[in-house]
Amino acid sequence: MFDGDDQAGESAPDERPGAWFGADRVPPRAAAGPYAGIVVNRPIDQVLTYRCGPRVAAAIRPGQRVRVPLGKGNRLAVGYCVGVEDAPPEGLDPGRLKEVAEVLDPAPLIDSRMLELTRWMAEYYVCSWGQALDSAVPAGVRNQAGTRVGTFLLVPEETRQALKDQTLKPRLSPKQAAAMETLCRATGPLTISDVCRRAKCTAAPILALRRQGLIHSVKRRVGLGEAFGADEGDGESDLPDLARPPGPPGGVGPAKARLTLTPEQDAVMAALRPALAGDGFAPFLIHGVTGSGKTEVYLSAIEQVVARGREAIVLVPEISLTPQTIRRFRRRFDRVAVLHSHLSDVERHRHWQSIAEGEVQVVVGARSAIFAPARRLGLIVIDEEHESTFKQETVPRYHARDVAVKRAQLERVPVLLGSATPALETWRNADRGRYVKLAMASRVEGRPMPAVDVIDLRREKKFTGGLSESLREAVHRAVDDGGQVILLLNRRGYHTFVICPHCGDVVKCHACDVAMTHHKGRRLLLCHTCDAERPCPPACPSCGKPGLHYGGIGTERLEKEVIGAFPDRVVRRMDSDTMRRPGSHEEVLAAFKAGDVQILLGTQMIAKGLDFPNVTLVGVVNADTALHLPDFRAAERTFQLVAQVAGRTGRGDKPGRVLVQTYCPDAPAIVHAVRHDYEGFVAVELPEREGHGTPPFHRIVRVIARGPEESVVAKYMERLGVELRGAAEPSVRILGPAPAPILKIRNLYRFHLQARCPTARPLQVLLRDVPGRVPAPGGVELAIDVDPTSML
Ligand SMILES: Nc1ncnc2c1ncn2[C@@H]1O[C@H](COP(=O)(O)OP(=O)(O)OP(=O)(O)O)[C@@H](O)[C@H]1O
Ligand SMILES: [Zn+2]
Repeated sequence: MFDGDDQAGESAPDERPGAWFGADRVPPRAAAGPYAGIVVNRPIDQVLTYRCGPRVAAAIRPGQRVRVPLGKGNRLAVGYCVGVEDAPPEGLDPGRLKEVAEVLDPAPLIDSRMLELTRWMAEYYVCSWGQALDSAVPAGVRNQAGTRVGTFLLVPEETRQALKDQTLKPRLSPKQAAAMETLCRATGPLTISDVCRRAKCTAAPILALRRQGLIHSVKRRVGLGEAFGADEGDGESDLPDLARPPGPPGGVGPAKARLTLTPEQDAVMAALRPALAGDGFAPFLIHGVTGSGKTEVYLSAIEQVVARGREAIVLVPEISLTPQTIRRFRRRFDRVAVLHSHLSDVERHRHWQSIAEGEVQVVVGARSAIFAPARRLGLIVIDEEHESTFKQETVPRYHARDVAVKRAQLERVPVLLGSATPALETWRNADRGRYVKLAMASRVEGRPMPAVDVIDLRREKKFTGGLSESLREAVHRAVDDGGQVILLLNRRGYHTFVICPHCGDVVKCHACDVAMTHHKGRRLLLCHTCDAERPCPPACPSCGKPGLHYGGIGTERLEKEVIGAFPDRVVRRMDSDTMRRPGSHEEVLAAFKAGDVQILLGTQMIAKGLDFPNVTLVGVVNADTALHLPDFRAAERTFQLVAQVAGRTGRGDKPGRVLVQTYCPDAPAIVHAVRHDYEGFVAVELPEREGHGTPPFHRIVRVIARGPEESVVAKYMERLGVELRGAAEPSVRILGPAPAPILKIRNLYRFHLQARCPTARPLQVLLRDVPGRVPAPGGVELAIDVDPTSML
């Protein structure tokens, strides 16, 4: 609802809310109006109505940004125009309406379909339309990064005519004539200094021409490849991630990169083809085991739509934006835009522009790429659709997969959701016939799935570090045979906790209710929640006695152990501590691919998407890290992680093997991951979920309040809980409020409650209505999370 915005509820009587639903209609303008519907990036629920003066009226269109006076103080705020009408919405007195101050964009930033998509987001995720719009348009586009306002010279038509008639030339000095000629020849706008440089003159003759009215100057915003005097080509910059310069639309890349499809891939393509050739919404779930060749299917599908002159958007988890993935797309298509998180604002703006201008065939990117302004969209693909990184954890808290399905519906195009371990929500949607389910049950070229064995840590004697004896031996054998090894441990740091043996207290972050992790190399204790650091204390912070005990194992400690056990092998660690520098991720993967690294260990970063044929062993050092979290998806996450990392082996000619260390060998998530049995897991997990009233059977909206005073937050949530219970339909169940599993983060105390219902609508209506009636005390913030993925 609001995230640190102190302007909440500021709307004054004069910005009138009204019914603005004709976003894509631009009616003819009458003298009295027009009236614009404006939304702002604030938690203001409604579309506000403003009058347009003649200058604004001439320029304003839906999808443009404007500056409007807001609130009692009439402070200017940036908003989006979502509609223009001749008459104000019924019941509003035109005389009392404020005026739009200024139109900011020369052309609409977003088209009517994006307006519709963001309006849906606002309703679905219980935020304001302006907040949804602001997240859809990258900051680099909003602030027009890479462009600048300059004063440019223009040659009016009369002057050009006079030059043609030869009446003017004799009246000009040689310098003036040279300047004039430069200006007339230029294909783009020139500044005074451009002309000086090219005509090799000073500013004086140019200013003289302007004084005589022979040339005019105008202020304009330029940049982003709009060349400053395009005839000389300066000011031009290439698109860093657009592989090749634009060619004619419709062309596809070299066919040599294409593989002959396996029978299973062929069958999937046959099922997709009518949808790819059609003009309708068609959602598919491609459930293909790891290494079954899903990416090859995406590429073939994209080829079909690109051949029709359409564009495709491919969403992948950020971590999968590896050179390996990108190369596969670039080999097949001429014009690929890659939207990753390291882009500068200027690069992002440039990509947006070239996508909007139809210069791009395929957009590959993480979550926010779903808003790419492709105008002739033909297909959306979501790879690893089960990944929780598709969910945004700030307002608007959207899930890119679900926004993708909505966008596909609005634009009437097919959408492919692909995974070896689909989210249970997706699986159930497919079961209920909302998505067409297509299966690929075997790996390409008849490769077997790797054999998976469990190591029951309860029976391992003398087990102190990360590797049991059996796992250590298996690593030995694998590297001795010339294979490579991946070791997964989903915890970073050296020791994972520090405890006092006298009083039993765990050393916690000062600001968070979280145990600190020992990072030995940096000689620090770190909070993984707020990134606070502090030196290792000499004595227990609670009781003051010395002799703190350091325990638990993270990747840093595992690395030390592995290097000790395999001194003549090259070992590399991949986690967010070692991969801080942009490009370090690629570097390690390239070394691993080249065979220069024999053992790669790390967090979930190494569990996904990698395709290295020489990996013959995967070791899961501790399969239980996520199993006991207070989260209804704990089992699902564990299953996914083990199944995905197991999928990294046996992808070449050599067979692969997986060893899973666990204290819970009988947990269904582990039992079924070991058997590569997704449906077996689902058969156990779904009834559990149904019994507990959790997704995919019930929808959840999580409401979290946080504030500096624990009792104030608690009391507020009690009141909100009472109000919600009073207003809820019978089908809605309210659970809580209760302290959140992590009670304190960054010195803010957190309480939450859940609203559950078999369908989402009653929850959304309830949460849009009620919180406004229970004003939050000062300093307390409320967050509404629809379909939450984090429960902590
Ligand atoms: N038709 C084919 N013929 C030969 N090799 C293929 C074919 N299709 C895919 N491959 C190869 O098989 C390997 C696995 O394919 P791909 O990466 O597409 O699988 P995936 O299902 O996306 O895997 P994961 O879900 O595990 O990431 C790749 O090396 C790919 O080049
Ligand atoms: Zn902290």
